[in-house]
Amino acid sequence: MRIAIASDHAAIELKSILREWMIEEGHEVADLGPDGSESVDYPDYGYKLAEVIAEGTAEAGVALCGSGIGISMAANRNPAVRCALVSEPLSAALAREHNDANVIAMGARLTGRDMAIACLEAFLTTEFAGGRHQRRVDKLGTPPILSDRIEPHQ
Ligand SMILES: O=C(CO)[C@H](O)[C@H](O)[C@H](O)COP(=O)(O)O
Repeated sequence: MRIAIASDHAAIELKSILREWMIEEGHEVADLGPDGSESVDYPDYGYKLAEVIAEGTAEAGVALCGSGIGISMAANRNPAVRCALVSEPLSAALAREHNDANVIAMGARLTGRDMAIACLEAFLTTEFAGGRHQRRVDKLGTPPILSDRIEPHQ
């Protein structure tokens, strides 16, 4: 699979670990940076990752920062992205199975190496289930105005 990975300064080390793990697993990985440990701003890298997903250069993305929160918020500003912030493998699998997430986000200051690899593996090996979940994912693509938001339960 073609996968892009990006982080901020807080997740440089985890980015290298996950990049190497994905290469060992046979994936084609584009590291969008940063390359050094200088302080950078997570929105810049979240937007960069989202662009690569939106243009189709990568099929999936990995977004990392200190908590995972900021870079997941940034990536999700792009309508082509469904980024899930996770800290354990069941959520990573459900993000694929139910939400067809195309980007996984994790926090390098909160999630250790082995847990991060377990989350990433679950994310990359779980298929979207489709069916009723497709309808819900489709609705994520077209947010209604607030007054129309709640449809009658079926
Ligand atoms: O977690 C983050 C954003 O949600 C970032 O990676 C940073 O950890 C956070 O913004 C703190 O920044 P700092 O400059 O490393 O103190």
